[in-house]
Amino acid sequence: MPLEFELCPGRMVGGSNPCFIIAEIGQNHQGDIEMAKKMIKMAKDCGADCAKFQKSELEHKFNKLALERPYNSKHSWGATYGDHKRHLEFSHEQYRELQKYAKEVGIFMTASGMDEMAVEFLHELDVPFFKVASCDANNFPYLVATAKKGRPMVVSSGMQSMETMQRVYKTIKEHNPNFCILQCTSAYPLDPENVNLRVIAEFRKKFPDIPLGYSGHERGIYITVAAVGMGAKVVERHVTMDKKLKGNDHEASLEPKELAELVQAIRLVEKSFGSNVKQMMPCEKVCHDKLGKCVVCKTAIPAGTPLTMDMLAVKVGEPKGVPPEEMNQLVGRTLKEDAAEDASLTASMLA
Ligand SMILES: CC(=O)N[C@H](C=O)[C@@H](O)[C@H](O)[C@H](O)COP(=O)(O)O
Ligand SMILES: C=C(OP(=O)(O)O)C(=O)O
Repeated sequence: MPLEFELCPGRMVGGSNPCFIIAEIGQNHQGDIEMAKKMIKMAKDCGADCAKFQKSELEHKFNKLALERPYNSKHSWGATYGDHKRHLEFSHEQYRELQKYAKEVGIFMTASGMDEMAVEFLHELDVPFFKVASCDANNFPYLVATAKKGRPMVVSSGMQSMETMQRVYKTIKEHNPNFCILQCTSAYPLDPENVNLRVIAEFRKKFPDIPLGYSGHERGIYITVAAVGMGAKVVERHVTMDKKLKGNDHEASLEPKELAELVQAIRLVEKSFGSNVKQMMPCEKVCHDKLGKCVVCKTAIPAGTPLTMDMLAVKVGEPKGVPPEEMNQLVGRTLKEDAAEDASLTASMLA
């Protein structure tokens, strides 16, 4: 089973493909479509691969009492959680407008379907892939219905156990080979000690044939760059125009400058992954010529004397002599000519 697949038209993920960077606009648009468009453009300008939203059909995501519960947080946009969420939710028509705009700008756009009805809508909208938010990772009827639609999936793992994620992997696999799983801890903002990047390595053992990734809610960019170092092939970060804005996610989000820096840092780190062949690189010649060590004569050695280890030393020598790693093989050999103390011992001096 390949470790890579086409997540968006023409864009492979996994293997040695560049990490796919999702700018999660989420609900940081404040319910304002013009702000949402600005954020799509910003994601593109910063070099992200994809702009993402969260689509809910609120009566399907929440039960009545959950919608009616008071939401007194400083981040609230309404008296009840339902009013708050309604303020932040874009209509189908608005999604079409955003999709059209993202196409014009030239960036992939998708959303997390936060309930099965939302997934139905996103399927109709023809998004390139489905994002499964952490809160639906253990929603098995949803996972089966979503996987069966046949679009690639990016599945987050916040609030879940390894056992649940193993079941997620098995369940999706039965219906859809093209998915990846992201390590995620669902706290906003997330403290470094709760990130657990080592889970990526555990996922690698348990899920050897799918790309893995990271969905981060920490402050700053370093941890996400480290996740790429640990093998994340898809990363997702919330983005904002201003971290001080009202809303639960802004503080854990990246402002444009940081997003651009994250993209740059990831691309730089990816370049540095290079080759797994350990050898002296052509670019190291200058250093080697100047500081590479070689075998020199510790004492004066008359021609014909069998060499012993205590006649030899290792120094930066001029000219460059026999490499130190071949020193053992010199024992017992003789020289064609007399060698002075401290002279480099070159191959051409050997009898
Ligand atoms: C788990 C999950 O869905 N998390 C999402 C993605 O990370 C968040 O964006 C939430 O929608 C957000 O934090 C909710 O904030 P409030 O409750 O103020 O609308
Ligand atoms: C909640 C979401 O993502 P995550 O669980 O990866 O933070 C989401 O995609 O809406």
